[in-house]
Amino acid sequence: MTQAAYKRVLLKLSGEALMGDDAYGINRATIERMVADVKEVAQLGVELAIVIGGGNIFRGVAPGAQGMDRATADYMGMLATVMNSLALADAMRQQGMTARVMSAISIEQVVEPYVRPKALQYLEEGKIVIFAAGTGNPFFTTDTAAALRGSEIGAQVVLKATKVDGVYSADPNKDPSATRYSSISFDEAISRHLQVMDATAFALCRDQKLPIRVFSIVKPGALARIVLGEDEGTLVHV
Ligand SMILES: Nc1ncnc2c1ncn2[C@@H]1O[C@H](COP(=O)(O)OP(=O)(O)OP(=O)(O)O)[C@@H](O)[C@H]1O
Ligand SMILES: O=c1ccn([C@@H]2O[C@H](COP(=O)(O)O)[C@@H](O)[C@H]2O)c(=O)[nH]1
Repeated sequence: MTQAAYKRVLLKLSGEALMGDDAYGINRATIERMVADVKEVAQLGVELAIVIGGGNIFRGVAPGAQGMDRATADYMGMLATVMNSLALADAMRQQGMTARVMSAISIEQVVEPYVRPKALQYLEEGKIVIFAAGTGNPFFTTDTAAALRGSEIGAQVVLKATKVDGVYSADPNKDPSATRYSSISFDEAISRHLQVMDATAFALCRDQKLPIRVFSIVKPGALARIVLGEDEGTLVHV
């Protein structure tokens, strides 16, 4: 059997990437392909925890949220991640995997609450744990939730799966002359204000010495290549 480079990872899945080519929402073929990528890695025996963003749903409600109280809008964003988490867990079930959704916001009729020892138990049992509702607090992002949960569960790496294939000198969707880093330190990413992740997430991972690898979820086989130790995307390190 091929040997994985990591025992436990925190995978941050982009909510926006779930839209595929649609304007918002969840594209069926896209979620099935993402889950197939996750399955490939789970079959290597890697313990997998996942945080998923909410941009695909939040984008759809954003015009109506204009002028809203920030904290209220943020709670709506967190609820969007719960919807994505449920969809992801169900798509995993359909592909024969066992996933548990744990929410940072109490909605016990829908999903169980986040309890760290329980999450660790699920991971040790080989179940995939999906952390929903971000950090449970407004004014944060799911990237910060990934840094936080990754630190709490003792993940060896945070894998940020997004629509771009790494960290660039500027947003590659806005600046065609931007160049990709194969690796960059946390301090440099923060001081250069690189917007691929928020500074809170970078700072938390830096302080916990938890590396981040940013890669494209659209690129076939990228997740498996990273887990097998190949150099893919951008490594953000101490
Ligand atoms: N320096 C940069 N390098 C790479 N991408 C960048 C950079 N600056 C900005 N970006 C943008 O950041 C985006 C990825 O981060 P973003 O938080 O927006 O998405 P996500 O976390 O993947 O989505 P979601 O919030 O739905 O989970 C990229 O699509 C890219 O356009
Ligand atoms: O800890 C958190 C996480 C998220 N939010 C809100 O949810 C949306 C969607 O998350 P993304 O990371 O952008 O995908 C985010 O814009 C926040 O409004 C939050 O408040 N706290």
